[in-house]
Amino acid sequence: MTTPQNAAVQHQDTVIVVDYGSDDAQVLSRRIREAKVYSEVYSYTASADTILAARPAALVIAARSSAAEDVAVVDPKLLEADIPVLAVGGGFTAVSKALGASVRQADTPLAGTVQLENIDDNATLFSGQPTSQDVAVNHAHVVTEAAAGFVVTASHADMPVAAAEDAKAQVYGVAWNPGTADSPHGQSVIKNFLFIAADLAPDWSVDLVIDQQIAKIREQIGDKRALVGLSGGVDSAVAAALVQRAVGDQLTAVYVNHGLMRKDESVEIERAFGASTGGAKLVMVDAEDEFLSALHGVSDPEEKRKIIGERFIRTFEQAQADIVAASAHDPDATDVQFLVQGTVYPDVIESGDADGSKVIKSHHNVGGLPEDLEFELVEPLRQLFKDEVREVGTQLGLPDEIVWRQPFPGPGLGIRIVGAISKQRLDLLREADAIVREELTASGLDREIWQSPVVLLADVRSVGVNEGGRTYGHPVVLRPVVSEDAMTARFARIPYDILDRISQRITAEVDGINRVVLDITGKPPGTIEWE
Ligand SMILES: Nc1ncnc2c1ncn2[C@@H]1O[C@H](COP(=O)(O)OP(=O)(O)OP(=O)(O)O)[C@@H](O)[C@H]1O
Repeated sequence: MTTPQNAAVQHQDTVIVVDYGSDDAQVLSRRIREAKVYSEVYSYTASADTILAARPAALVIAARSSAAEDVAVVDPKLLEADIPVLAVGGGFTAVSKALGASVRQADTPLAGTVQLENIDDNATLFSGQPTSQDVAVNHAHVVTEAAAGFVVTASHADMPVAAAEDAKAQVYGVAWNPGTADSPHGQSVIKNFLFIAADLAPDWSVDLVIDQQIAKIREQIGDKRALVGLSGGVDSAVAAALVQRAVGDQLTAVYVNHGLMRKDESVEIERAFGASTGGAKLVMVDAEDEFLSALHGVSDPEEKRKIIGERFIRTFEQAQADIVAASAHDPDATDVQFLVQGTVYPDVIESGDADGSKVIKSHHNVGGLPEDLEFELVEPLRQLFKDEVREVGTQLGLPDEIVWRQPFPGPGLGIRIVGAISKQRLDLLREADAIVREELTASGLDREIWQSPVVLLADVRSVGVNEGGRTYGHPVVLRPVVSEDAMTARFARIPYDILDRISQRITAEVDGINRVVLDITGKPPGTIEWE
């Protein structure tokens, strides 16, 4: 039998979110899982046959609706398969049109929050909810007359049919996105669909994933050995902890200290990972000197990344060769055949692999591992969203400092120094960065802030005064951002008194930095990192 691409257990009830180019599919899938029903995202480019062959227990249809494009065309096969369907946002217009409703372009595209006043609380989706609700809309087409068989369950001056359902055909729809916090009753709409309309049971959980993955990893690895590159980040640490739980000492973790990490980070990683996994095999490779001499005098960001990437590969290969050589005379030693990667579900969706329509490739990002390593990949987090990865990490006993660590780029501080990299410049940046982290942690802002790079403008100097004397030092830029997924970001609104403390401490405590500036650019147009 065919099962959804990532479903760990056959016959597990899976709700497939079919995405016609909307921005909402991932968030909807996450919300469904929050309601304890397993969910996956398939692109509309997968055929209706492929989607139905995965035997979804229900479908959610999301679509983009823009004035520049026609309404998305939904394959009627999906609507006639005797599977409950929830159509949301632009997906509601698309499904309505496919079923014969009258649809036209809105006079002006609807975007933002709309207040609905006459929601029918007898309707399946709105049972137990207020008749007046704020909802988040973003579409350029409206349904003016529902398709035959549908009951209109909400309407609005700008959206004549704002929600409708046909219980007999098992098709339910809302013209808004119930997945966002801007639709305060959205989760309740989703739950009513799952538990009343589709009659599913809330029986999926992250605990289940841990047990399933451990069994799966044991089966995959057998008696062979596996390696994992530990970056200090949450994904590789959780993947490593899961595999270590499954196969114990058959896994060796390799951590490369490239000298571009933050203050005390290498020792913290060694301590935190070692202690929380009950002593997983961990090889610490100190390659600081090699990295710094390879980077000597290089200031072009692309060149820096390239050098760091290549050196990383070489170092990792050497570590692998050393591990194999160390057991050359052990008759019981098995092949080092597997490489563990912390690929997470958004990576899978974004690389187009989610519906199995593409050949599965290894996941490469910054600090990516060699492409030609002759390994089979073990990717135990492939089905998990980031917040679920964190939950797995916590359940496996990893400490908060790993589980809640802010994203940190593979090339580390190497791309947070604008200009050439040297040990002395790295030390300056490390001190400033440590102060920022300390102050943000002390003020309880860690979890609100997605990431807070500190950037050293190493080739820039500015005049300052200190204790009556003139200084000529470097500026640092603070770049705190809030984000959901790093695709877009806003600068974090850090209270002035905290910024003031950070600025005073850096200029007083870090000799060589005499100016602190704040980056208030959003993404877009800026990126989070400077290089
Ligand atoms: N310093 C390092 N030592 C060993 N392995 C590393 C190191 N840096 C990166 N890696 C490996 O390369 C992979 C990709 O690196 P990258 O920094 O892009 O990770 P990521 O996708 O953000 O995941 P993570 O949350 O694990 O950092 C990591 O998951 C890890 O396996």
